[in-house]
Amino acid sequence: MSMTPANEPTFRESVDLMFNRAVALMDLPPGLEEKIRVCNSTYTVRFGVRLRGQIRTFTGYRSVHSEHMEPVKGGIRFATSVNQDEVEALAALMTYKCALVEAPFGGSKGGLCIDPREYDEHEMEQITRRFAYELAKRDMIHPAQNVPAPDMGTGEREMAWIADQYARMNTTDINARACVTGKPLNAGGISGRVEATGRGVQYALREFFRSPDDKKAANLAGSLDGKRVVVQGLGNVGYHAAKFLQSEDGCKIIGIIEHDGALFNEVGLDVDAVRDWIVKHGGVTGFPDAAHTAEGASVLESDCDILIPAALEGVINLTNAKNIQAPLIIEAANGPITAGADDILRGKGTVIIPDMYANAGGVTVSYFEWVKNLSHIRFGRMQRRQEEARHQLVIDELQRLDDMLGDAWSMTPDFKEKYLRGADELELVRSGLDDTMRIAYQSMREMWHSREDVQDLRTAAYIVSISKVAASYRAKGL
Ligand SMILES: NC(=O)c1ccc[n+]([C@@H]2O[C@H](COP(=O)([O-])OP(=O)(O)OC[C@H]3O[C@@H](n4cnc5c(N)ncnc54)[C@H](O)[C@@H]3O)[C@@H](O)[C@H]2O)c1
Repeated sequence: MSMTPANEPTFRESVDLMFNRAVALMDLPPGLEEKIRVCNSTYTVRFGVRLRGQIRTFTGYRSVHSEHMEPVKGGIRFATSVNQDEVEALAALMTYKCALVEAPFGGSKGGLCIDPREYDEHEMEQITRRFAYELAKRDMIHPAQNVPAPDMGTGEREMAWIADQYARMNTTDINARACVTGKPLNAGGISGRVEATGRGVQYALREFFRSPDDKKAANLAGSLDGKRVVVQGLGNVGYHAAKFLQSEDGCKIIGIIEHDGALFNEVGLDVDAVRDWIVKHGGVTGFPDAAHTAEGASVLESDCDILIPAALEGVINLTNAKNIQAPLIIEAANGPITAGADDILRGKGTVIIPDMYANAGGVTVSYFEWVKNLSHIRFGRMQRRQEEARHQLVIDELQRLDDMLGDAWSMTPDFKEKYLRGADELELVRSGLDDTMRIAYQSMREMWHSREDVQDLRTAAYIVSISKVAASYRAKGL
């Protein structure tokens, strides 16, 4: 749901304004700027599903922003607020994001207007399969042309249904599994994909904190240890980011904002306990050991070191930008800061780590999953021989544990094999993600610090990514 007030540009217009700010500092051939900015196509579909004895009509979209590389890539969102403007803005961000982290895809995005909480699992499967059918029959789900992934309101479950629907429609396509990413492990997924976007946010912050100059720009010092963090949205991205920052980097999560209000505790909130509470009670209301306010958005304005919006677009806008106290904002969500708010925050000296970089962990690991599906070989298997000696140590260690625990815990050969395979793949995925986030950060940062006229990370990120898209068009033609 876009929170952008009516007197501000729409989400797509906001993305365009930020794009324009960057291209004004670039020297692109006439016409190419416009070609890159515009969204190539948006398909709208309305379809009916018979549910509880009645036909219900649903509206969905799949937007393709840029095909300078194919397949195009981007998530599918399930939310009541999905509309064409939002899907096109998100597709554009996918183009720039993929270019920035060098995932070889064009940009796309999809959405279905639906409140998933209104339907049971069986109904959701019917609706998702029908939407997938409508997109797949027009090649808008296809391993070589358009590869969706999870976004708000969707996850592994929906991706598995989509993959299966595509496979049923294309029984001779040996690469069918690569038609969508974010699948469960037992349906062609990859270890570490569920956590990937949140993990990427953690790696991005770690890289930021490695640079004394960048910390200084945000008036911050020291390491992540002890930093006071406020997170908005404890869904897939927000939960994993908050959990890893708390458990592995020593951050204190002092505020958590959810759809039904916010929790605040200066001493720090237990992220897993809050998540469990949400799963059980549907929201944060009633969670013990914290102050609760029904005015969740007010907690965005709290005194903290790092603010992580990880829910909706447009939440930091002209109405609250001047009150934001955090010196560092990392955009885990797509488009949480409107163009107008971005101006105000930059004016105040707030450092913003932009969405197209901050949440690129998802598409990065999706790329690994797609490659794994196309190669038809277990990720990491090639390295197996070199790693064998090290694996033997793990087997020995497991055997020792098995002997020690005796009947209390029995290690089957299957478990042993799975354990090893998981460890293998996860390690590779994590190091690939870490590398990607470090390299992309350095490319943005170099642009930020080496040019007088580039005064923020977002403009730097746009310039780096637009240059790559432009180079791609120059090389292959339009
Ligand atoms: N899932 C991914 O891999 C991925 C990748 C890149 C970017 N993103 C972006 O991250 C953001 C979150 O996506 P997600 O996959 O975590 O979604 P999600 O559906 O898993 O979680 C969203 C969370 O936000 C909460 N929320 C809803 N309305 C709210 C409100 N008004 N205030 C506070 N919280 C509210 C929901 O209750 C939920 O917990 C989106 O902008 C999405 O586009 C997601």
